[in-house]
Amino acid sequence: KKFTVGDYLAERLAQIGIRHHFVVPGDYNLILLDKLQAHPQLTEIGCANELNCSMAAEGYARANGASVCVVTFSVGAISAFNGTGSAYAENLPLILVSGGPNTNDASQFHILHHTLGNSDYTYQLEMAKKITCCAVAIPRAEEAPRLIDRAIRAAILSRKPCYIEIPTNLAGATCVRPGPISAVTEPIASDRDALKAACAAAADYLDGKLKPVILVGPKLRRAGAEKELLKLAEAMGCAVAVQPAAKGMFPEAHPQYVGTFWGQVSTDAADSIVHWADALICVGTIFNDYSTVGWTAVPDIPLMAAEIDHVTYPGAHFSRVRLSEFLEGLAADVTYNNNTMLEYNRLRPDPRQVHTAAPEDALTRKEVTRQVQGILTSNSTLFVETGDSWFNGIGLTLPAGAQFEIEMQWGHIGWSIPASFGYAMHFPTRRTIVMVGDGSFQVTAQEVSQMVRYKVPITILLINNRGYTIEVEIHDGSYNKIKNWDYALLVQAFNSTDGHAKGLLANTAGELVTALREAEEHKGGPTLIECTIDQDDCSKELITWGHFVASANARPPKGRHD
Ligand SMILES: Cc1ncc(Cn2nnc(CCOP(=O)(O)OP(=O)(O)O)c2C)c(N)n1
Ligand SMILES: [Mg+2]
Repeated sequence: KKFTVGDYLAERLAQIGIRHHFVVPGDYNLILLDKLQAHPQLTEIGCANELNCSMAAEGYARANGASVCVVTFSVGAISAFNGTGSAYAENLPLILVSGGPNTNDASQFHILHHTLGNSDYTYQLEMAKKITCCAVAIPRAEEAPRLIDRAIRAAILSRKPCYIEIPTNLAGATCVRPGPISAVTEPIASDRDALKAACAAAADYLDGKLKPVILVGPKLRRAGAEKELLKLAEAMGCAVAVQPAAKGMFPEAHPQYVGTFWGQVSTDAADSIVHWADALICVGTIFNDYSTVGWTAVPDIPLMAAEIDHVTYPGAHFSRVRLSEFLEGLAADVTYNNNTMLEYNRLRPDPRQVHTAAPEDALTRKEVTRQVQGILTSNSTLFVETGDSWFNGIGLTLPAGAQFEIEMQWGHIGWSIPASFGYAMHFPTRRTIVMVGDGSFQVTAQEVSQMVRYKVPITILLINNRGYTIEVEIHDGSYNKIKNWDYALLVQAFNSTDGHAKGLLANTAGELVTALREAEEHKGGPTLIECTIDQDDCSKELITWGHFVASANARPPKGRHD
């Protein structure tokens, strides 16, 4: 049996641990899809459209480490660029594969379908170069091994997406079999001298500090360094706060956990201890306008920044120092200093009294959140969507083992539906729960039909506050109103004869209790629970945060004379 370019790609994908490939077919990629489907370790997962396909791959990469999205040229890839952008912003190695025109067409100046209508088909590769760490187009079969290996290796090493374009007449062309996968996956270790120097100098630097705090950012998990961070934290004994996008990356049951540092909308007084510190060890952090509450919460104390492949702090920079090795090395060199934990234990807020609504009470945001808290277990993964769901989710406490997924850098509304679907395809036995607003749900609702088709037991809490409330709090206008849907009935429409899905409606606290119990028992597919709340029923944090983000957006342009 002939070994082809498509087989080469399939083998490499399987060798890096991918077991599901997310696809939307198109005549430029059909032969390629045949080759991928023929691989014994790959299972093809069809999606309703390429935006959702790329977001499903983004979610799968959160669970699996790497993922692949296979689309057709131009009409497919340009939609998939959005999930690819998310993977770039969220530091996930998503491999975007697009079918491409037959290699004979360009030189004959042929006009082809799905293209812009001229004979220059290079625009897609050029666009892909901007949103990936490596973009390649295979010009002839002989170059496929080199280019495919280069793109996949780049994605794995940098935790960024890559792009591979395979012409429709090359997928089935003869190709050599791949060499050892270590040539693609072998990580780049730290430079020994730089690592030694960095750990010793950083330990010295911290010795000179009275009150250091560790702040965990979202790139910690992407760098695979959570274990080593725990070691460093316990070697120091200091307070450990997380950024909102890093929730769940440090165990919340740990005695040194002090909550989410998010400026004025921090939890558990984390901002007090961060501001009390005289040095902040920032591990994989991202200080953007959203995580700094419109630039009002940029720490003004000396920062040590430990990144995926370098370390900097006042007076020092060390290149080629891998995050996990640096944290491990520093844990061995650093002096124990628990001053910030001693102080934090004096200012730790008392547990909040949470009001339990009566069963007949109209449902409120607070009651929805209280009930979600009640169903979280070590086997739960909570996806929170852009919107007030961010704030509702950040305020929850994760039991040991529970996971949390958020897309705060890219912030594409609708991400949570396909992303949780992709995630659950890798973790079918985890209890995946989604908190999503009505506006976001309307962007990618079709993927619920794939959850039905693949019998994925996801619980979707659709918080229906009749519109784009997060936008209302930033800046209101007619555009924040949307057409209301009958969401429970929509799920019935996807469900049709399958019977794998449940669409429920909860208007009161009691109805939500019943619906969540039904969802818990329903293992054979998704359960969507539409939770109706008042359109002005939003978190106080959203109002505060929205106010400062709006004023950050409103900063006047710097004129010549200011
Ligand atoms: C793809 C994309 N398009 C537009 C936006 C801007 N945006 N951000 N949040 C929203 C509204 C979210 O509304 P919902 O999901 O209902 O959430 P709530 O805030 O809970 O009402 C928009 C329209 C966005 N974040 N992503
Ligand atoms: Mg809404």
